[in-house]
Amino acid sequence: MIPVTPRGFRDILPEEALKREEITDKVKACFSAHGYLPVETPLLEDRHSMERATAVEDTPFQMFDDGGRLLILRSDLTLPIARLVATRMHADESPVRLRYAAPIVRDTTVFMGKSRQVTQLGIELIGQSGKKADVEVLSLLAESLNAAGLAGWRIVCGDVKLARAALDAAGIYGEDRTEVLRFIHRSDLVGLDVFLETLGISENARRAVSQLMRVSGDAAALDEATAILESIGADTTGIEELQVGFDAARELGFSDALSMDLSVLNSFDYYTGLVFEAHAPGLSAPLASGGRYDGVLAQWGVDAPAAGFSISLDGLEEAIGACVEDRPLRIAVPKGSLFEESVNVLESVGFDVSELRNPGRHLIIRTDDVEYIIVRASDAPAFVATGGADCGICGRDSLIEANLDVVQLVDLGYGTCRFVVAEPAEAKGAADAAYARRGTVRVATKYPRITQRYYDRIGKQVDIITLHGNIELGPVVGLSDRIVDITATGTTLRENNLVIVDDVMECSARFFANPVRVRCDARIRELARKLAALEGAE
Ligand SMILES: Nc1ncnc2c1ncn2[C@@H]1O[C@H](COP(=O)(O)OP(=O)(O)OP(=O)(O)O)[C@@H](O)[C@H]1O
Ligand SMILES: O=P(O)(O)OC[C@H]1O[C@H](OP(=O)(O)OP(=O)(O)O)[C@H](O)[C@@H]1O
Repeated sequence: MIPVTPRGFRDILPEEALKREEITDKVKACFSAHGYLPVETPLLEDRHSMERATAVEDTPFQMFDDGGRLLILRSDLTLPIARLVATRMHADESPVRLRYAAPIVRDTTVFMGKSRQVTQLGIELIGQSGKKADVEVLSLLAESLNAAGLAGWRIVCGDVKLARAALDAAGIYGEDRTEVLRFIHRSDLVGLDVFLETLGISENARRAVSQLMRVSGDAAALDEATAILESIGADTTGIEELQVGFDAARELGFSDALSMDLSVLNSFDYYTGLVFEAHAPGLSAPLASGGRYDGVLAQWGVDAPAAGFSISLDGLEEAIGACVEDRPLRIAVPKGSLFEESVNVLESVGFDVSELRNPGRHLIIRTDDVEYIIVRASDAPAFVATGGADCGICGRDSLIEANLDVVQLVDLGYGTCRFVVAEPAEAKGAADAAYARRGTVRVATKYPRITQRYYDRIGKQVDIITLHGNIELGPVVGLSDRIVDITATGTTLRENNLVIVDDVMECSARFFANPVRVRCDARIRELARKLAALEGAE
């Protein structure tokens, strides 16, 4: 069948388009009332020009123009507007207030059945720094969500300065720092802890960085963050910026809707101070995001501070129409080999698991406080990332393979196994000889992403043959040179006469959550805290 629209794109018919127009008009009117002027930028940008400010990774579409220049379809509007202001306006003389309503196209990893094209409604305040500017941007976000007619929204703040100060004080620089930030951006707090263990830093510094990224809550959590920073003599400037945000929220009457979470650093690496996300009940991805990005215009030769945010019109539309009810916490519980221990840990933290232990053919088990959905371990990340469950449990391997946006909170310490590269004992050396001849190694696996990452790390080209079980057969019958697979007791390898050539990674069960729910629903953090306190968990 010939698709009606390109995959990931859709038409919007008049009835819906009218609704979107109505929402857009309300938000635009709100921006205009605060002196923001409209601006438009091209659909395409010169990749090289955008990369002056930040790494461009988030764009699935790029092309060459007739002059051989590499162009990208814009994946955000902040950078194009920063470029426009730096090259065409005079933000260093007086603040420039700009607004936009325009489509962008997103990366495939956030695709998951959603449209790749999103219309963003946003503002940029360029040429003004300090408390006044931060408050203007934050309160305008709150005001525009109200103006759109959305109820129950929340804003969650973080501050990039806090993470930077902690990393400075801990002495984490260079590649180690890049790696730490990568873990934080991927919301892999478990992986972060494991990586911190490998660094030659003091126990105190390691604990401070780890704990800081887990600070969340209302204004009272600022004291916790301050104490952590002071314990390693780190600069606390970012705390004042967050305090200003909380003070403004109190004055403007939205303090109940404001909280902080220091793992919110936003996905771009150009933010320099206060950062924030807005969430709406019923949505599984942030509705809006923004923050301060003071260094960006300097990349085009203009030294001007800047801050802004963008709201997803598609998100607003979905949230306004969503039917939201208070429901029990929904947990994705893996069936299979992780099931029994998962049920045990849930019981240990006080949940009623009597029916869950013997579910029969029921896939959902309801108690007063929780709803368990029973899923394949490898499907748990998809259920959680799309909001089908609030949080869940699965092995580290399933999280890597799914590669979805979830927050990894606790290493539960069970379901431990190793991922290894193995080959037939009698064919020792054959894979290396084949590699020398072909320039690539053939590997059978159920875990293509883990395998690719391993071969990227060791710098060898690999042809991956994805199987769904009995992987060990691959090299035995000549389908592949080697396998990458799980080994626990070693029995399967031994009985099939395979020997381990290298270790790929250690694996155990992890507790993880939807990135929006974890920031809006205190029950998830509370559950994470209890799970982390159990013996065996880390
Ligand atoms: N010996 C083992 N074999 C398989 N998985 C193990 C083993 N030890 C621990 N695990 C962990 O248990 C998880 C679930 O394994 P299980 O065998 O239940 O499911 P699966 O059949 O491998 O995968 P799925 O049904 O989700 O496709 C694995 O992803 C891994 O993290
Ligand atoms: O070291 P061992 O204790 O022998 O465990 C390792 C085996 O367990 C897993 O298979 P699983 O039972 O999940 O079946 P699969 O081959 O269908 O994935 C894995 O793929 C190995 O085959």
